[in-house]
Order: sequence, then C-alpha cells, then structure tokens
Amino acid sequence: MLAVVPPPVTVRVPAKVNLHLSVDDLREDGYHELVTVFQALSLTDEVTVAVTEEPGIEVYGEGEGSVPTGPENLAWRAVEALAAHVGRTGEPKVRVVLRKGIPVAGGMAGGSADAAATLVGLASLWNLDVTRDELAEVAAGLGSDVPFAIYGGTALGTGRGEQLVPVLSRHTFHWVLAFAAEGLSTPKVFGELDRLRAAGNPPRIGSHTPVVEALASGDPRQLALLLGNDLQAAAVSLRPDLRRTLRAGVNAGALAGTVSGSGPTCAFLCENAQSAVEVAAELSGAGVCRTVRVAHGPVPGARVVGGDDANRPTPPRVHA
Ligand SMILES: C[C@@](CO)(OP(=O)(O)O)[C@H](O)COP(=O)(O)OP(=O)(O)OC[C@H]1O[C@@H](n2ccc(N)nc2=O)[C@H](O)[C@@H]1O
Ligand SMILES: Nc1ncnc2c1ncn2[C@@H]1O[C@H](COP(=O)(O)OP(=O)(O)O)[C@@H](O)[C@H]1O
Repeated sequence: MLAVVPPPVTVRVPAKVNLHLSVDDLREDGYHELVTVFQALSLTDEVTVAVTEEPGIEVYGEGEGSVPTGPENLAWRAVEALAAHVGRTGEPKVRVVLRKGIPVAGGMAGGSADAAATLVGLASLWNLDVTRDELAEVAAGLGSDVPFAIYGGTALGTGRGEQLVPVLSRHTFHWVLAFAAEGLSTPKVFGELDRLRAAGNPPRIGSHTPVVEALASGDPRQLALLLGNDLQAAAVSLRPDLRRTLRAGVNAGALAGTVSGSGPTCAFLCENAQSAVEVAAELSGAGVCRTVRVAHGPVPGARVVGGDDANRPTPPRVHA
C-alpha cells in the first residue's frame, strides 16, 4: 500500500520590535530579568516544512550563506524539540525552507520567528492535536523570544521575556526599519550592559505602564515620547555609529527612533503610512544603514498561509 505524503505547509511569521525593554540584574541562570512590550511587525519570514527523505534546512534571502543550515539552526532545534515533545523517535524526516526578510542578528528575533513558524507548521504537517499555548511552552525552551512569535500582536513579556500577556493596542502604527551592515550578538550586548552598569550607573528607563496606556490611546505621538530600551546604551557603546543612524531617522521626519532589542536594527515610529514612506526614502539616501524597510504593527503571530501563496515553487538552490 502507498503511504500518503501530506503536502508541504507554509507559515508566515513576523519580526518584533521592543517598544519598551527594561533590563534588571543578571540572574543566577545567566539570564536577565526583564520587562518588555513587544509588537509584531509586517516584516516577515516564510517557513515551509515538508516530509522528505532528505532532512535538512535551506535558507534564502536575508542571511543566505551565513545562517547555519545544520542542527544549530533554531528552526532545526524546533523540529527536534517538537518531535521529542510528541514522542516521535528517530531522525525527523522533515525539510525546512526559510525565506528570510528579517535581518539576521538584528534584534528583531528572526531566528526565534523561524523556530515559532516551524512549530506551527509541523503541528499542521503532522496533524498534531496541540494548542497554541502548548506550542508556546515548547517554544520557551528554544529561546526567550520564541513564544511571542507564536502569538504576535502586542504583548507584555516578563521573566526572561517568555511569560506573555496580551496588551490592548488600538491603532496600526507605522515604522521605518534601518538594517545595519553587520549583526550584533545578543549575549554580547547584555554583557556590555553589565559592564556599563559595573562601571557607573547608566540611567534606567523606568516603568512600562505609560507605554501600555499610550498603546490603548492609539496616539503615535504619545507612544513616540515613551519608546525606551535599556540595551540601547550597550548597543551604541559597541556600535557608536548607531547614534548617527538614530539621528538621521528623526531628522528625516520620524516621531522617534529606538534600537530594536539588542540591535543593531533601528526602528523609527512615524505619524502615518505616508510619513513612513517619506522617512524611508530620505533615510535610504542618508548613507547611515545597509537597507531600509517600512512596516506596520501589530500583526498576528505565526500562521499557516493558504491558497496560491503556499504553492509557490521552492527555489532550486540547496544548502546542505
Ligand atoms: C534582547 C531580546 C529582547 O527581546 O531580543 P533580541 O535583541 O535578541 O532579538 C531578547 O531578550 C533576547 O531573546 P533571545 O534572542 O530569544 O535570547 P535567548 O536565546 O533566550 O538568550 C541568548 C542569550 O542572551 C542573554 N539573555 C537573553 C534573554 C534575557 N532575558 N537575558 C539575557 O541575559 C543570555 O546571555 C542568553 O544566553
Ligand atoms: N533560523 C535562523 N535565522 C537566523 N539566525 C539563526 C537562525 N538559527 C540560528 N541562528 C543564529 O542565531 C543568531 C541570532 O539570530 P537572530 O535571531 O536573527 O537575531 P536576534 O537574536 O538579534 O534577533 C544568528 O547570528 C545566527 O547565527
């Protein structure tokens, strides 16, 4: 009898920006206790999972050629974690194709997004009876940012960022994103913050409550005044040229700019969609970053793409 092979499943998954990121001291487990407000953006990766006799990962787009395609890829770790969680033994016969629009090591949680999308895609491919909450528990074992990519929207994250509650956001906010030529390592940026704090007392950003209120009001001008990130000083200390990028975005007409997470991507909040296009055009010509993108948020988390979108042919190139 012929075995029925299920068709490939494609999942679209958003990047995140941290509207607020307050970092507390280093915990004994090597993580920092933090409070963050995440927003999921329309800048996305697409992840296709398929049953195959040749398991592995292929990467296209952002990071093609530099993102690992072996077992250290976060998407492959997601395959193994979900297989173990549901008791599937042996090497998973899965091929994962990543089409990346999210910059690598950019502070926008691209690897985490791919892991989240892989979990959601496999749940469908393997026809598993699992809830989103159960997938988020598996996700938390893969990285602090992975659960948020499962849910998307706007959310308050506590603990190491993996404990989430949704936040009411009444408005679509418009962003311009400035990608840097080179990424920054998240542990290095946390380490730099510890070093700066040991050497002095860089100001801390304070409570998240005003940001949550601004989101409920839906006023981008109010929100712009409140964007804050304790990791920004550390990212700028490691990459002093980010100061110039941040200044250029505001000079181009953005309401405010912030380093996203551990950086080096800079995110600029704009008054509306038209303003975002204008800011993006001016920033592109300013010579302060590699690439500029516009995006809006909040958008939903990892979700299966239906119809024609899902049937796009896979590009022919294969990374081992
Ligand atoms: C800084 C943030 C803000 O959203 O995002 P990115 O800038 O990486 O996108 C996150 O906290 C990153 O989350 P994620 O990238 O999933 O980090 P993980 O894989 O869990 O941890 C990588 C390393 O970062 C440091 N880390 C991470 C989270 C945390 N709360 N405290 C930490 O000190 C630790 O050194 C840890 O070993
Ligand atoms: N699927 C993936 N996409 C991107 N990077 C990945 C992936 N899997 C593992 N990595 C590794 O994780 C590091 C952090 O990547 P990423 O999640 O893009 O950045 P950030 O933590 O700044 O948001 C990269 O330098 C890369 O070596």
